[in-house]
Amino acid sequence: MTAQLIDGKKISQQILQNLAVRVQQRLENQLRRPCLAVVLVGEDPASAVYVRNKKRACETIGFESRSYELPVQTSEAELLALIDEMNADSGVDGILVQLPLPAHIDGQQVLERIVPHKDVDGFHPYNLGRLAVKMPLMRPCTPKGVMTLLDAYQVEITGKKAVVVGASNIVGRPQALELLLARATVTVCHSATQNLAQEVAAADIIVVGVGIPEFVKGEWIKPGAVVIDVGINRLENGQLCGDVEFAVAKERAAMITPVPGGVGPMTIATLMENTLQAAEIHDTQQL
Ligand SMILES: Nc1nc(=O)c2c([nH]1)NC[C@@H]1CN(c3ccc(C(=O)N[C@@H](CCC(=O)O)C(=O)O)cc3)C=[N+]21
Ligand SMILES: [Mg+2]
Repeated sequence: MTAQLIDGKKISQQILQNLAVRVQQRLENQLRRPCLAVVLVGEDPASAVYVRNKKRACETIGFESRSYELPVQTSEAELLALIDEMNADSGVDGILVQLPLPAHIDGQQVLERIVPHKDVDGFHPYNLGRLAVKMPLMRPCTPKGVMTLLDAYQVEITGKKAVVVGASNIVGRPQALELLLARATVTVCHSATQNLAQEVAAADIIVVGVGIPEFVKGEWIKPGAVVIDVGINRLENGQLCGDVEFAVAKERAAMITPVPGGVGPMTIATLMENTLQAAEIHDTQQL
């Protein structure tokens, strides 16, 4: 059996087209274009590419975007002051501070400074807490994008055994909360997990986000499982590869996401969805 490929590129384009229509409807109704502010500190080349892609997505669908490219020596106080300004600016709907930040800046302090209704990444503890108590507001983009993909491919979640490999604040933990909200039986595996292979082998749905090329072996996958690979690793030869041993896994899985073209484009499309949601909150609250 060879798995069906889950086409994140295609689904993300459908989402963006839908958002573009909704922007036009806003304009017809005398509402503003949604505005996303993106902050990049320093000159990490990968971050610069991601930030450019986010700005391009904004242009494609008619969002306004503002970008702040700050020198690497920017102090935490300066960054916090910029966030205070954007929090207070009624022209800004969503604020995204690109991670990772330079080592001299406390990233958690910065994320917590963003007012929760402009936190389009969904990384503020308020938003993670809302998800934990089954009342999500802004939902972290990558895990929400994964749920959109599962829905688009009509993958049944309720009552299924889902295994999340990786317990990071931006992927694994919120992914586990999303799957739990959808009523899966959820297991979270991390670096202290014993018998990882056995845990993965029990899963109907596997989501992997650890940042290690081909960390999850194809042989571990239960035949017929659905495999979602959140990893994006650039190899020495310049190729991108995921956290799952794709060539082997695709011969066992029922469905699998490729890298690239799987979860990555969904993260950006979901960021745009969250920015429109933030604009809609601002419409009603006059914030
Ligand atoms: N505050 C913050 N929010 C983020 O959402 C955030 C971040 N910081 N820091 C970095 C990570 C990474 N990330 C990606 C988004 C899209 C692709 C993407 O579109 N990937 C393409 C390939 C892109 C390529 O060729 O490199 C794909 O998988 O097909 C990848 C990675 C968002 N991140
Ligand atoms: Mg991908």
